[in-house]
Amino acid sequence: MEPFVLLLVEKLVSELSKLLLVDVGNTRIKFMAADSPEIKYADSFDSLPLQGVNEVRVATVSRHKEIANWSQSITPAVRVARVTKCHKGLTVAYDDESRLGVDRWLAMLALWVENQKSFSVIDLGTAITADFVDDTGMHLGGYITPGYRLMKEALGVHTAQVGFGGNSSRLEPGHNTECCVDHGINRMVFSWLADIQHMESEDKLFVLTGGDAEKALEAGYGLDAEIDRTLVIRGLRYCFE
Ligand SMILES: Nc1ncnc2c1ncn2[C@@H]1O[C@H](COP(=O)(O)OP(=O)(O)O)[C@@H](O)[C@H]1O
Ligand SMILES: CC(C)(COP(=O)(O)O)[C@@H](O)C(=O)NCCC(=O)O
Ligand SMILES: [K+]
Repeated sequence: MEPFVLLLVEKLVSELSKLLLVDVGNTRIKFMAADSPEIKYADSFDSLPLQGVNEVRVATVSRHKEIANWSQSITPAVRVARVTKCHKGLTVAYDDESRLGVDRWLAMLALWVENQKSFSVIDLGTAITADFVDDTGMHLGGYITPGYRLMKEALGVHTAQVGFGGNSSRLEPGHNTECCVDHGINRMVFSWLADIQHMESEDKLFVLTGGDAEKALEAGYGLDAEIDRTLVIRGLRYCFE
């Protein structure tokens, strides 16, 4: 490689390494240094690694105030992502785009910018969301349902005799309460995913992300999807450009 190209690459890498990308979900804080493909987890804002970082980019759906306070106490600049109706060729379906979860938008943005073709993206986090984008970058809308944990907790809170300690990814009828709950919820999510996949054309990208993506695919019995854990965080690379 020519020396000036090497210098350029080094400069780019060092610029990127000063960026910290943070996804503040309803359950967990995930982060990634922009020069590393690895997703990591933090218990609080104060435990995020800020050494050498000159800009923090944050996605949050509900903790704006906390983040504003935290940003006052640290040296790097903090930029909080906001949904934009049309950005980089991706057009949001909501009339009021400010109501769309920024995590959903960032996942779509990453897939759209990197592939420029139609896709379905499912985020299996605290909630489960699905979003659909066509070949022109038009968002066709989506779905929001409770996630695995919320479904189990709802049963636990609203019924006296239903234990919900299990944690398998199996689908067959259960032979005890925990397995009936566990497998029942697995089956609901699986059938929902299979139904969504069925309504889409075969050559369309079908991507799962979020903390329960592996579980959904394990239980998948042939579900044809790929898992991409860093989608929301990667979207933070494109949303301010
Ligand atoms: N170590 C873990 N801590 C918390 N949740 C986990 C863990 N491993 C798997 N999960 C599952 O992942 C879900 C959270 O996924 P995640 O994508 O981090 O959510 P969010 O973006 O809403 O914070 C939980 O509801 C739970 O079912
Ligand atoms: C639907 C969500 C709760 C999902 O959050 P998550 O499970 O990723 O923490 C979040 O994207 C949200 O609060 N959205 C706002 C409502 C909407 O997207 O229409
Ligand atoms: K989600």
